[in-house]
Amino acid sequence: MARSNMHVILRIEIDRQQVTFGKIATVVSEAGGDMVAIDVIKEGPTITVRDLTIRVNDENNQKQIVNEIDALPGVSVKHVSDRTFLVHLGGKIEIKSKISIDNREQLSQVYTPEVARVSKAIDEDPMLAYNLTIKKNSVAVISDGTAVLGLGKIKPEAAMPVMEGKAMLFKQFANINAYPLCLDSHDTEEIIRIVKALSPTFGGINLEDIASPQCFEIEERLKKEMNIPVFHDDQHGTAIVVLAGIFNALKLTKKKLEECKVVVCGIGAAGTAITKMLLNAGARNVVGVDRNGAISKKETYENKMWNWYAENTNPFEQQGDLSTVIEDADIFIGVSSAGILKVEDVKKMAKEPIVFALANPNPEISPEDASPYVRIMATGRSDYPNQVNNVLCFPGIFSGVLDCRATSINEEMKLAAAKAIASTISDDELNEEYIIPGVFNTQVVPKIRDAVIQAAYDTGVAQKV
Ligand SMILES: NC(=O)C1=CN([C@@H]2O[C@H](COP(=O)(O)OP(=O)(O)OC[C@H]3O[C@@H](n4cnc5c(N)ncnc54)[C@H](O)[C@@H]3O)[C@@H](O)[C@H]2O)C=CC1
Ligand SMILES: CC(=O)C(=O)O
Ligand SMILES: [Mg+2]
Repeated sequence: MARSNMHVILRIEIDRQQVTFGKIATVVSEAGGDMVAIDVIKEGPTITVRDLTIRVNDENNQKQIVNEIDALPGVSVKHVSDRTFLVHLGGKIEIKSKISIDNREQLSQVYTPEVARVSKAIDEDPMLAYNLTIKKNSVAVISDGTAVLGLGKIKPEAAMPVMEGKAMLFKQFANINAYPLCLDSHDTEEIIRIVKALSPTFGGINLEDIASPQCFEIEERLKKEMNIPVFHDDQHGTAIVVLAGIFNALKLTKKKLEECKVVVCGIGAAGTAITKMLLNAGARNVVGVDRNGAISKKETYENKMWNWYAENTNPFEQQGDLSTVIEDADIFIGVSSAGILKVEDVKKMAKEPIVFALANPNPEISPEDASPYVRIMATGRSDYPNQVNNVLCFPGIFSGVLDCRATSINEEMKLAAAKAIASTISDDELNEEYIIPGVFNTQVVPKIRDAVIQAAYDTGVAQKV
């Protein structure tokens, strides 16, 4: 695995008569920590207080280092704080006013009584909400906490840091106001009712980390019953970025998608949407694998989506587990869970294999293990090359749909977004470690936005004239 980015800050009190700082540094280093900063907090004749910032490998390593330092004679650990937790203190986002209220006139304009005239105007023509409220540039990021990253089902409160993070990405990359809304409900009908009731406030709905198969019904129903775009990011955002990466990876291996065998592992929200986009882009031999093995027409499933999947994939009706169906695959796409693809499996793939191991936070196989045997390797993580992550898509796609007031996001718009992402890498730049642009590439959002707006007009879903 790549070097950890986990840092801990220890406030320690040192009695210089009993211990040297060098001794403390040795303990840290011998335990595998990396001391990256030292701040002197208080200096006395014998007692000194310092903050040590230490990069640790993981939570166990952190505990070990804290215990070993605390056990040194003359050292007392006063406080332990984690840099990542510090970043989350008080939440990561806030709402700010665009104008300040400094006198009575301003007060009566932004609030009562003058605001009533604006409300009456919108009441007569609700489309004015796009001009006179935040709706035009606002997206709700809605989760019920049932499939958060690779953590699975967690409490809605616990999903908030992830949704706040998504909101930050919307703001930073596309200047969109995104509101994290975590719902204390797992009832499909109730979630649909709540989201519909929220629609007057927002220009678009980004569903996030809602488990399959409920996510399919929730999104389908909302799309039918609402006139603002609804986008389940884990399905479509992921699928768009995967397709962009596959387009560029295939340019390097000089294989045609139509002729490739693609194994998708984890037929949940992301896996289903990835498969649909691959099929629409021309793939003919996609085999989906979940916990009980390959999905095939030979079986009937309780999960309705899997019955659709069985009908539309796996043309040779392969059965068996991942290790069996991976044989001769040109492409592996994992959106399941950590560590389930083995080196032996990768060795069975066709020549010049492409492996996208996208489970978060830990991939289906580590790049260190897979790289010697694959031509192209991608993960969902930011600490390796080729980060295939839906963050590359959702700011740009929402920027496009909000700008042209699209009523929905259709297949043409999604394909346009995938091609736009792929096109940010020129043929000269394209190489095994650069098949997908980085998150901070400033071309990505405008390219997606322009392509999506064009596709929205071409397909008649843009409302802005
Ligand atoms: N890199 C990226 O941009 C994204 C990555 N992901 C990651 O993909 C994974 C799945 O996400 P979702 O589709 O939203 O979740 P989901 O809960 O809808 O689907 C996960 C599917 O994987 C299957 N699965 C889990 N462990 C498995 C195993 N050992 N073998 C075979 N199948 C297995 C589950 O049965 C389920 O059908 C998560 O780790 C998530 O973090 C999801 C969305 C975006
Ligand atoms: C990236 C993302 O949305 C996920 O892992 O769920
Ligand atoms: Mg997600």
